[in-house]
Amino acid sequence: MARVTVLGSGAWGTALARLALTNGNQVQIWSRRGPSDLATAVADADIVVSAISMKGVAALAGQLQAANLKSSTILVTATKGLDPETTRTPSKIFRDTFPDNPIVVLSGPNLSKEIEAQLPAATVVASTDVDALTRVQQVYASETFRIYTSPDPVGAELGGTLKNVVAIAVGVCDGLKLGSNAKAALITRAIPEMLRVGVHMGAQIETFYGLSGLGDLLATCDGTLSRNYRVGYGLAHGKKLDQILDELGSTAEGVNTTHVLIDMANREGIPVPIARQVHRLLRGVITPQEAVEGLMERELKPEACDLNARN
Ligand SMILES: NC(=O)C1=CN([C@@H]2O[C@H](COP(=O)(O)OP(=O)(O)OC[C@H]3O[C@@H](n4cnc5c(N)ncnc54)[C@H](OP(=O)(O)O)[C@@H]3O)[C@@H](O)[C@H]2O)C=CC1
Ligand SMILES: O=C(CO)COP(=O)(O)O
Repeated sequence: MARVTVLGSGAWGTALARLALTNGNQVQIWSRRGPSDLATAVADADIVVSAISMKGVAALAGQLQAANLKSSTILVTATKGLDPETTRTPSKIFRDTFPDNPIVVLSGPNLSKEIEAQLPAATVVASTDVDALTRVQQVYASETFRIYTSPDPVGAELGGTLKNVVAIAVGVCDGLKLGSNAKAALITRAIPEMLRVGVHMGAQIETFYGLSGLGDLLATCDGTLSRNYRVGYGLAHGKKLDQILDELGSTAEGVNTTHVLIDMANREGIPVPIARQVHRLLRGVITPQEAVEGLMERELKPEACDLNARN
């Protein structure tokens, strides 16, 4: 049994709290709008699980620091995004803020509605701290939630983060009714793009072929349970981005991730053609049809690609 505090009472925080509770752990949820103050909520926790949107992570890390989080507390991050100011992943933000705490990433094909319905699912917990990995695995593993471990936290969270950009593109593809061939090509060609960014940011390539990479890419590109997919689908139907996000009423991290990713790709010369079309589409400078043309009309090239290629 562990004392677990989940930060964030959105769809994913609630599901992660319920999973830990069902396994017999002592669980509380903290939310910025809730009655409990952060310092009290984390004071006795063995494990703090952060499941808030990316836009709040850097500030939350600062608040946790001010709350004097114990150095033995395991920090688990379940957010899938990149910091707009620094391009850091959440685990990097927590690592920089809490150099002595064990940091664990939890990421996988985990659409919260299916988890809440107790359908079978698997995920990855990733850390360089083996004891922390074992502890988090024990807290979450159940008959319906299978937990694998990985030594590559950055790779695990980048898989979950970058696939959101692809899910927007696939939503456009389905919204335009471009067919199964187009969708397969899009998802497959997104993989080297994700790998290039991953390698640049220090991830291990094999992690992208596991649950937190390919697994999450497939789950999120499968259809309307994904909010990022719904963003693309709505754009293909001529809706404005603001209207789509209003209707979603919850987080679609792929929008922010696309902007951060393109800033980084421009700075570092990383070729990301699919993300680039998504970026233009999100900014409203091209139509969905023009995004498709932009991808199809590029120069012809071999399939095998250099993961260290620069523009
Ligand atoms: N839902 C899913 O299936 C999965 C989601 N994720 C990831 O988990 C993260 C959260 O997603 P999800 O729960 O679905 O999103 P929701 O939109 O349902 O909830 C977002 C949560 O983040 C909180 N939040 C937002 N901004 C801040 C801030 N500035 N400071 C503190 N808290 C903040 C919200 O608080 P408030 O309610 O007060 O606004 C809310 O609790 C995302 O990165 C997502 O990609 C990962 C796997 C699965
Ligand atoms: O990350 C997720 C599933 O693993 C959730 O995807 P969406 O944020 O697109 O709904």
